[in-house]
Amino acid sequence: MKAVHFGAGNIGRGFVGLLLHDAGYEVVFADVNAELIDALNRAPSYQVHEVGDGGGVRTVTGYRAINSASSENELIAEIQTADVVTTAVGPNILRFVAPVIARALALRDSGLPPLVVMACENAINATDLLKTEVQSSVGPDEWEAIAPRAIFANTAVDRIVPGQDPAAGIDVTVETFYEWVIESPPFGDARPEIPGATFVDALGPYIERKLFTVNTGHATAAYYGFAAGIDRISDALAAPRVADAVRAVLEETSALLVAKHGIDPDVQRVYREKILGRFANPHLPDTVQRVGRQPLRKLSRNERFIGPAAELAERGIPRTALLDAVGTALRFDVADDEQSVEMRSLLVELDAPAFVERVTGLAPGHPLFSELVAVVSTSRA
Ligand SMILES: NC(=O)C1=CN([C@@H]2O[C@H](COP(=O)(O)OP(=O)(O)OC[C@H]3O[C@@H](n4cnc5c(N)ncnc54)[C@H](O)[C@@H]3O)[C@@H](O)[C@H]2O)C=CC1
Ligand SMILES: O=P(O)(O)OC[C@H]1O[C@](O)(CO)[C@@H](O)[C@@H]1O
Repeated sequence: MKAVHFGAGNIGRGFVGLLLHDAGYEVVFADVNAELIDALNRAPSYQVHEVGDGGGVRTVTGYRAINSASSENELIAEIQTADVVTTAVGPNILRFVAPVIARALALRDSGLPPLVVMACENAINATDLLKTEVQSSVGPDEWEAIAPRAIFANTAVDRIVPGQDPAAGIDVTVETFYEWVIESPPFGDARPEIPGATFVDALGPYIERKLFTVNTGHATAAYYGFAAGIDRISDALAAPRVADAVRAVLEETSALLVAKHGIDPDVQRVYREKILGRFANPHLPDTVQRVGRQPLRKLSRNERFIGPAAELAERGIPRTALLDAVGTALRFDVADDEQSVEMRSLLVELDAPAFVERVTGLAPGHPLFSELVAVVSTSRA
């Protein structure tokens, strides 16, 4: 079995690549980072250091790596005969990998089983987005021809993989916890064999619970930690002001998850507490800069703050803590984060309603709109 994985970064090496390797796949990493590709190809194996309770060291062997920027034809040939394609490149990058997948599907022998395509990104229905990008990279006739050659399945991925020490080379440090949830309906009776993954009939509740608990809470810790001048996420969680803010947003998103998906409040409370423990893991060298990265993506319409806050507003349920967290996110100011720099410019260039429309994608008639305008106005005062 062969899997081609786009993005040999933190999640690629420390999570998806590891689980595919453990499932018996030969993993072919594809990345635009030439140095990383060369380093992977030079080494016969790399290690994944799982830190925290029950930690240990795992070894990944039998992989190959291809520079997707300079060796596109080689990559297309690999995908043509692969069983699985996964991505962990960031939701905004999916449009760049889509044309390569389309070209490989066009060349794929129609006698082969369909190629399983799964985007492993922090976004709701990222694989649907990838599928749309694959479709729009070809004409309607070609899409009709290649669509039966692939199965697109949405997934939710959860494992904290912090920025890595450059001295570690290609080895990766990760938390011990992981969860990879995959929707099963697209597969019918022919699911891929991935023992580390969980297949579910309906992914919606899982991905929303993950994004609106793990990611909302983590990003809140990052933005409050940054505002308090704290560097490490575990230190941020130790500051009462930050921990209180995180707990408060998670109370609000939990109220939504309970109301919307019928999740048992006690089960959600246990899930929340476990996550707070994961954030506070002192063995994980994670920073507020990494976890807060790309604030414009995180403040967009269906993401971890505006997504739940908008639905809470629509249902008339409190969302004060989420609004406060948005206000704190607006203070994120990291010179080498392009979106942080752009956010700072937009805050100067646009008036508050225009900023809210542009960044959050909400229209003026939405019940959350005027509340966000007030938050932005305060942050500019
Ligand atoms: N790090 C984490 O704890 C988690 C990350 N995620 C998600 O996983 C995705 C990747 O995140 P990380 O691994 O942390 O980022 P990362 O920055 O460590 O890795 C991304 C990799 O993608 C590569 N890349 C960029 N453009 C590419 C292209 N056109 N073709 C091929 N490769 C390309 C980069 O060179 C980099 O090696 C994101 O969507 C993130 O939200 C999800 C759960 C946890
Ligand atoms: O690119 P993003 O969305 O910041 O992804 C990283 C996030 O995902 C997580 O791993 C949670 O699964 C956290 O480490 C972090 O908050």
